Amino acid sequence: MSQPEYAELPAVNTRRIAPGSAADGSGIDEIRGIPDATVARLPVYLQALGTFAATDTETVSSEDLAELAGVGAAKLRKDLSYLGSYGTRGVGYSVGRLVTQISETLGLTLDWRVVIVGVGHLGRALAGYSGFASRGFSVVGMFDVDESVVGSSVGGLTVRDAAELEAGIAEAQAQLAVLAVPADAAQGLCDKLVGAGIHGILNFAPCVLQVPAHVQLRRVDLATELQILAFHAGRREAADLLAGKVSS
Ligand SMILES: NC(=O)c1ccc[n+]([C@@H]2O[C@H](COP(=O)([O-])OP(=O)(O)OC[C@H]3O[C@@H](n4cnc5c(N)ncnc54)[C@H](O)[C@@H]3O)[C@@H](O)[C@H]2O)c1
Repeated sequence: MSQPEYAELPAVNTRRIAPGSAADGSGIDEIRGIPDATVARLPVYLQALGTFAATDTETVSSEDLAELAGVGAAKLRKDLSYLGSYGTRGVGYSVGRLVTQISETLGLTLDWRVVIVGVGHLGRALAGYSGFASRGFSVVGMFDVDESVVGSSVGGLTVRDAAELEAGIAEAQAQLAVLAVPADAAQGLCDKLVGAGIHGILNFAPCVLQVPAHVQLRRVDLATELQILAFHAGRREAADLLAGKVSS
């Protein structure tokens, strides 16, 4: 008889949380006690689960899912336990159920309304990214100060003057914002976004922003990601070199 690896617990409630939690990106989500590091890995699990779902795979082992997600199986099981999701020995996890649980935990089953501030190279690219809509994010407003950009159509929306930011957010009932402006404009705009009731800000500008504790702030910095990659690649090269010297 197959024995449950862990007790099957009822699914956690579905109160929404933002993808990040503490404003500095560390700590534990205050609503459900999920560590930030776990929350950050959930989208990766979701993406990996999508691969299994695409081939109509109904159940997946923690080992297979962990391998595709690039983490250890023990870490994956621990992460999923925060969601009340426990695999069954010899069976694994239900792909469909796990997709639902992770989506609910990340708030992806809700319709998130997003404004993009700064419609330059990055803002335009983000506006045209189809992955937003498929994951429950609708771009409902775009704002810029450049006269040659204001009034133009991007991604099916007319770019508005940034002077209308607060009014535009209220009209569109946006909850989230993406900042894709130069660093020197970012804090002032960030303050306006907060004043307009935005709950979460994704900042691409290369600067540190201050927000009140109730606002979630995430910063994306591709250069930092490359530096981390370079660090690990460098260590690997050094280790290979050392191994070569030792064996020769
Ligand atoms: N985090 C990352 O990995 C990453 C990658 C690329 C670019 N960036 C940063 O993202 C930002 C945008 O980059 P980009 O290449 O799109 O630049 P860009 O110059 O093409 O676009 C910036 C846009 O912001 C607008 N803008 C300036 N001040 C504004 C204000 N007060 N209100 C509204 N709009 C305003 C400009 O008119 C312009 O359209 C820059 O800060 C850049 O350094 C970050």
